Amino acid sequence: MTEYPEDFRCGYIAVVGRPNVGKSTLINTIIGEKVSITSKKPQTTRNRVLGVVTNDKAQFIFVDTPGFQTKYGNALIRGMNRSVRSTLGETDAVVLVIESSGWKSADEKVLELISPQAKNVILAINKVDLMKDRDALLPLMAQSMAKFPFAAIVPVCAEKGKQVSDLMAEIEKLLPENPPFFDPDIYTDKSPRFLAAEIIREKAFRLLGDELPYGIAVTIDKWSEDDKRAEIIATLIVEREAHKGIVIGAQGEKLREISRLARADIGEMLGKNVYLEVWVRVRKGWNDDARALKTLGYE
Ligand SMILES: Nc1nc2c(ncn2[C@@H]2O[C@H](COP(=O)(O)OP(=O)(O)OP(=O)(O)O)[C@@H](O)[C@H]2O)c(=O)[nH]1
Repeated sequence: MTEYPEDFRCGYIAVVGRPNVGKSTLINTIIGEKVSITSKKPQTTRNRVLGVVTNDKAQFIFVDTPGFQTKYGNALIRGMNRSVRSTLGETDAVVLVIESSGWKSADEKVLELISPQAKNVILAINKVDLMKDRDALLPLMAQSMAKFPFAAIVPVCAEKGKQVSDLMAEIEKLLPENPPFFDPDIYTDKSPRFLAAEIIREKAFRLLGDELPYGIAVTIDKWSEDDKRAEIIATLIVEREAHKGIVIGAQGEKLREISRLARADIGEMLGKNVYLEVWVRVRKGWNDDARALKTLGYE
């Protein structure tokens, strides 16, 4: 990987909003078709990486928040909304999208899913091209600010990509200082291997995020599959000896849980049974070592 500056930022971003406000359009405009990852049943996996954008100063990792549903009020959906709430709690920035025509009750419901204390929520007012009266924008922004202490409010036109760079600049401010978690050369790869590595990394991050401040890398060391079954051996690579114990957990409990969750998601993605073995290895300073990053390739 190319050099990155000391104050490089990297973090996770969720784009949320009621149906039809233009979330997919916005995400596609930002990340481009080439990196959007699709899976057979996306709604069953939380926090899947949709795409990664890297510039000179930051890496933006957009994650999915499936189950962000306000249409139906049944118990299942309520349960999913709870999980969405925890997903949002784990992201560094949340972009709430509404339409320029103003707040609807469904938008309010989405806002209710966000913690009122959150300081990392940006409001994107989309479809400004449809506004007949641009002067209505200021009152709408003031009204929005009265509803929630948004970190920023950015009017955009997702379809034409207008002011999307302003939105990115606001998101960037919310991302923590981190080295890039993804090699920009690798994330465009949509191979099952890459996705499997990402699933494992995501599970580790989910279970250990608070304890491990820096990224964890994953290598796929063995991959063999036939029609019915895949056999995968993977390694979680941590930076310090002390981190190894954290990842493994008491009696191996954390690592087992990471493997169990990852195996289920990989199985679902591939549509076959998966045998998954996950090992942990210490690789000092892997974040700084260009050569190491190359061999962490997911090809
Ligand atoms: N005029 C205009 N239309 C837009 C803009 N952005 C999105 N749209 C349109 O709005 C509609 C909904 O866009 P989507 O991106 O599918 O919305 P979504 O929020 O992902 O919808 P769900 O998948 O149902 O949650 C589509 O017809 C888009 O073409 C915009 O900036 N201006």
